[in-house]
Amino acid sequence: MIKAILTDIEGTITRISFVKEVLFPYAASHIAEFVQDNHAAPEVATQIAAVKAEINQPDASLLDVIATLQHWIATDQKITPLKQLQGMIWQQGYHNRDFTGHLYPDAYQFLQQQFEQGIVLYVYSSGSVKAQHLLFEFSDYGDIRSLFNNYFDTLVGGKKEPQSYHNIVDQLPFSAHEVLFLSDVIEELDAAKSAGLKTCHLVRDGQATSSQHAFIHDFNTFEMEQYT
Ligand SMILES: CSCCC(=O)C(=O)COP(=O)(O)O
Ligand SMILES: [Mg+2]
Repeated sequence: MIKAILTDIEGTITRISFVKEVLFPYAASHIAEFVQDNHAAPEVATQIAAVKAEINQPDASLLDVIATLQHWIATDQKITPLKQLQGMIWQQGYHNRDFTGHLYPDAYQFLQQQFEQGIVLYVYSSGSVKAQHLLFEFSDYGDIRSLFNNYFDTLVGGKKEPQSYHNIVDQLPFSAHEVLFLSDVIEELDAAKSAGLKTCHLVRDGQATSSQHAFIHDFNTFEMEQYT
């Protein structure tokens, strides 16, 4: 029996274009100024050091680091220091009301219904926990952070690695088979399934289907009985 849902964000409950056409360009246009202005702040300095370690260049200049981050944004790389810095930059955009956190209406309704039925909700996204909090605090539906019990990002590991799902389940009061993972990415679903989680593939906006996982096009046709 499913007792908890672990949901991806982009492509599952949030439109891909919100991330790719609003959030990523915002980070790309602010990252140079943000890193230059804040490089001495401890939380930023930690991420700059992590970028240098990732590219194996301990003596890289600040400009090299910024160029690397710009390249990672342009190529949508889910590398932890980039994701952590993006969260810090988006804070300004949400606070200025430059944008609100997009949620598909069916996803919002679904999350609310599951919460009301006692299903415990968790989030697992490549976006940092800070970025997740911001999206839900400044969502199209207001502050909905209270729907979620906990949030996970790439600090537990990459989303295509089975070990990441073991790491998450180890922190939950549930067994893997009691947790349903929702995602639009087949490799993430494969990884979760091999860690023992139940899976549901969100096939939105004409993306490819998969034979390995139950799939739905939106939450209007979701049936919990399918996963018990
Ligand atoms: C928390 S919103 C930003 C999402 C993001 O940065 C990203 O890379 C999307 O990853 P996801 O795992 O949600 O598909
Ligand atoms: Mg996704």
